[in-house]
Amino acid sequence: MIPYVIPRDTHVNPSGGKTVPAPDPATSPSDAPADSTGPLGRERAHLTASRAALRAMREDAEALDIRDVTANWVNAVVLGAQIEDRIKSLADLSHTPLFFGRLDYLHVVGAEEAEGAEGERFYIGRRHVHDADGDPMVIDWRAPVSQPFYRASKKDPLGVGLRRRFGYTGGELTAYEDEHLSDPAEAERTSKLLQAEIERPRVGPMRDIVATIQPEQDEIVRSGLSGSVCVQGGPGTGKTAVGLHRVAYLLYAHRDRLARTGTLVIGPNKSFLHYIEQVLPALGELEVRQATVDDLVAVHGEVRGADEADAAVIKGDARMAEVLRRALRSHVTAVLTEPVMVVRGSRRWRVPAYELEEMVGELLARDIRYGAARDALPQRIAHAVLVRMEQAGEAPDDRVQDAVARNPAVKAAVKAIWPAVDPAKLVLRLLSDADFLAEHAQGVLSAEEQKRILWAKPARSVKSAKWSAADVVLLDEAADLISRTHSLGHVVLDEAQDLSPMQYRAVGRRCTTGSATVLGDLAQGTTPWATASWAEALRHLGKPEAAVEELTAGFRVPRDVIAYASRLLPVISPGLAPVSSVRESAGALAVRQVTAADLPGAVVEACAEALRNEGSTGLIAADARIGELAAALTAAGHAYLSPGEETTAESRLTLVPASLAKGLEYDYVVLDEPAAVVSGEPDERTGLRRLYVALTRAVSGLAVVHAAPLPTALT
Ligand SMILES: Nc1ncnc2c1ncn2[C@@H]1O[C@H](COP(=O)(O)OP(=O)(O)OP(=O)(O)O)[C@@H](O)[C@H]1O
Repeated sequence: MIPYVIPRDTHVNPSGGKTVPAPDPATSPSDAPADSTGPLGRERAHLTASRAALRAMREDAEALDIRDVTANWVNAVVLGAQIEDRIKSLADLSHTPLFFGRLDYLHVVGAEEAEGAEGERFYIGRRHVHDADGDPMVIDWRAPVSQPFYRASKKDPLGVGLRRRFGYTGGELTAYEDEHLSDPAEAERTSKLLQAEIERPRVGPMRDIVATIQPEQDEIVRSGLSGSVCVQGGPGTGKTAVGLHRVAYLLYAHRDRLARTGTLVIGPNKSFLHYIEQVLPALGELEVRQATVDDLVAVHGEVRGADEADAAVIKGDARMAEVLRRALRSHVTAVLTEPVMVVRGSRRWRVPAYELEEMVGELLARDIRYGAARDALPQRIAHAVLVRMEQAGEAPDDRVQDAVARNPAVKAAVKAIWPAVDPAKLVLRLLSDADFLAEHAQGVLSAEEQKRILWAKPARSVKSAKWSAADVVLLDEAADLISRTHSLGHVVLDEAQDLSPMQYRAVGRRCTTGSATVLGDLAQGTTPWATASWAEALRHLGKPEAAVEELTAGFRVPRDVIAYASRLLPVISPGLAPVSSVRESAGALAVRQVTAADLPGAVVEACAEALRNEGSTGLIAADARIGELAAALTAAGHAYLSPGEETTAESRLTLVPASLAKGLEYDYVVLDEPAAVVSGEPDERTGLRRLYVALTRAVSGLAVVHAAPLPTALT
């Protein structure tokens, strides 16, 4: 914090006294005042000083001698690793500016407003930096004092006189832009630096948006750890960005708790995870696990088979949870005829069948896992024996109870009454044994539905079973019925609209004691089991109380392109409002029809045209057409990447199967044959949704090249 005095009714400004007009952020380095006495010069001097302070912090960390403070080598190793992490986190990365904003508060934060009171100045950056006296030079963007940088407005300045945004060119501070929030005469205008940031070409992995988080996004980012949030937002509204910044925020605000319980980001596929994996490390968070839903459940079995869409829909239906529950509990023998006889020394102790029945009935009635109940039963039986011993005048202690619980007669009884069940064997039997399935699916699944999920060729063993992705989710449910799945502190679920109810349950049990951030767009649901409403999805996830927020400002897709894609909305998701683009440029939109014979050539030509611009180009096509287009690109001498491979200044063209386009973005998109994208899906609505996803990946321009007629919804 840097104290300074603000005379009343005077604009806060760095030159002390006079109002400095906000220079055009487009100021080039050569135009900028180079001397250190001008405002830009002073800001640069603060940057230099902050860099030096960061270097000193790093040197301090490197110089730490832990020999005297560690009692043993384990302590030394743990502490050493922590220091290593700290040193890493104190690196001054040349391509990420140390601060991107400044707030001049009118008064000392937290103090009463008073005439001539001292104000406070804070520089806002990705991490905290302090000087040798411990005074802050740069404040972490997640700290409470930084919040007005994102939220303050003319209407509600939150005590801030001046908000300054900094512009950088190649790591150099080259421009700044001021808003005098308490000056009623100053007109409100869109930040040029925000516009420049949005327009920046998209080469390489996803970037953080920490300098330009918008107020409605910030509200989601900073919402508390205890509550779950669900965000509905059209393409490019920043859902993924918001989810990742929320993780970074929660880790800052609840570091200890989340370090213990863990955080997880779930995305739709590996290429998407690869695309987003740099964002959290750039924000200084290295410990967050990222996985697909398939990864989460993969411990139970390898996916080597596939389902027809209708079978997968039934297997993904929440009713399967009830079928599994019933099938599992059918292993328990609730009606008993034999007593348990425990021999100890010369005495025999008998627990009669009716008493065992009571114990079993009570355990079944309690909401505990099958395995936990199975572990509790021997202790219950042993306790009944102990009561009898006491009645007979003995004085047994806890050790006797443990010994009785381990008695072979008790073990044999438990094995017979409450046998151990292997989750994989249970699912295997349900999918292979029509009678077993019928017994437990009665009244839950129709006879037709049962027939659809039974394997045509039943596997003979768990090892030889060709599990489908939906089967492995059933294994996960079965495993959780037997023993509780470990819950994390926070889970972010991206592209959530595509999950089946059983998949929501699988994610939900990984945050039963924690909270969730659910991100998605109902119009982009492209699985046959995609959710119809967030209320339903949240119920399956076990978070029915989560608040549903909506983001409507689009940061990716330009106006003309989003308007074109939004023609599909009334068909694919009636009731959803189109995204309103915040981009200044309307975007380049071209729709070209050619003959079938000319199609590959025309597509290659469109790619070549797109590549004449700066930034990345994505050629999106129906999965079935990828081979043909790959050959056409190669024949024309165009090298290309696959989704998930990082675009660089040298390799800027990616060939993207429509099924992997979700969540990704390219400066220019060439879309091949929309009709093929639609017909590549099992039904028309899913096909049109897939097309909507493909049409909304472009940042600057979209060229649609087709031979077959376009889907009518688009024309
Ligand atoms: N406040 C912001 N400032 C600058 N850029 C932003 C902002 N919000 C989002 N963006 C950018 O907009 C683009 C789209 O964001 P993101 O991928 O998070 O959107 P999404 O809603 O997840 O899209 P989709 O539904 O297509 O997956 C990204 O490049 C992101 O960096």
